[in-house]
Amino acid sequence: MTSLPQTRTPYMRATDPRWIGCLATRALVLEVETWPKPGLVSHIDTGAHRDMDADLLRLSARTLEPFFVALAQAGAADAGMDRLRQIGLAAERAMRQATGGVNTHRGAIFGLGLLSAAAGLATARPWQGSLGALIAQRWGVEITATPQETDSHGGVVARRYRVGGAREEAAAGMPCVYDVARPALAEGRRLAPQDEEAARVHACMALIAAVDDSNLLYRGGAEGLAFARDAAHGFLRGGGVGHPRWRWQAKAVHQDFVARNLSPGGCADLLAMALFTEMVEA
Ligand SMILES: CC(C)(COP(=O)(O)OP(=O)(O)OC[C@H]1O[C@@H](n2cnc3c(N)ncnc32)[C@H](O)[C@@H]1O)[C@@H](O)C(=O)NCCC(=O)NCCS
Ligand SMILES: Nc1ncnc2c1ncn2[C@@H]1O[C@H](COP(=O)(O)OP(=O)(O)OP(=O)(O)O)[C@@H](O)[C@H]1O
Repeated sequence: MTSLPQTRTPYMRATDPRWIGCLATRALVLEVETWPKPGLVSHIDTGAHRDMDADLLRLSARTLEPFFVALAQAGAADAGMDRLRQIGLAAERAMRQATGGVNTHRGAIFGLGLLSAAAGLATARPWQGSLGALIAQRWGVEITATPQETDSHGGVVARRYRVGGAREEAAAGMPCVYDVARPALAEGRRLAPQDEEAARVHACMALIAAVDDSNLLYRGGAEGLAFARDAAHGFLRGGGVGHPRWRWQAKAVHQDFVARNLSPGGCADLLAMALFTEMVEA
């Protein structure tokens, strides 16, 4: 194990693992409390999902908090990927037990879990970069070296369409969080001041327009992904949340996704991750 200098970085807002875990859960709850998100579950409706609703996602988010705390502690102790994976798998089991077997947050456990671990590590090592860059530097090689699961939905899609999904995103330092979602949150706030939900919808649309989301590919194939991207681009080209009737336009996109049974679960995870990094990074 590498020995780390015990300097506290002024760069991090959250340095207590319990607070880091609390913010990870808070980010998941904020993501749920966002409407309209095309095809996704929110406090208003269940989108293109028949097996989950907002209450189940909130329960799942609360269930995961101690695991995010454990991941932050493991990160602070400079744990390797094997240890993080052990905690991540225990979190997946707890999620399925709490939800009666529903996959509410598998992708989110992975992405927010790694960000929580990086937030922990950043309290133990001098680090001025982003949490995503720290993931890439500390665990990127190990993430890439882990074999892709063959029977998961992401695994099926990875083989068929040659896309990297959640693992590639993490190993590369979460570019969609920092280059897509964070700037879109800022733009959303400029376009619709005083409306945080609008900023989250804007970022969700920007993510859908940019991400190779394995959930969209699994449910709708290449055609479904292309449809989703075009629809999100159309919303943004029309002014996004700067348009006076933005909520109706976003609702129409949402309804089109539901009609086609499309749901960008990876983009929902990335939105929660962007919100988490905003809360944790200075
Ligand atoms: C890598 C994971 C996500 C497995 O993913 P896989 O691609 O095999 O498929 P699966 O369909 O189960 O989940 C993929 C999920 O990732 C999310 N996602 C989809 N596309 C993307 C994308 N482009 N970018 C980011 N996330 C995405 C979605 O939520 C999707 O549901 C992960 O569950 C895993 O390996 N878990 C084991 C535990 C572990 O290693 N944990 C690490 C520490 S927390
Ligand atoms: N608000 C949300 N609504 C829907 N999915 C979400 C939401 N937030 C996050 N997700 C992510 O979406 C994934 C679940 O999507 P989905 O149910 O399409 O996947 P699946 O279980 O692989 O497939 P299916 O249910 O089609 O058999 C989870 O991994 C979760 O992390």
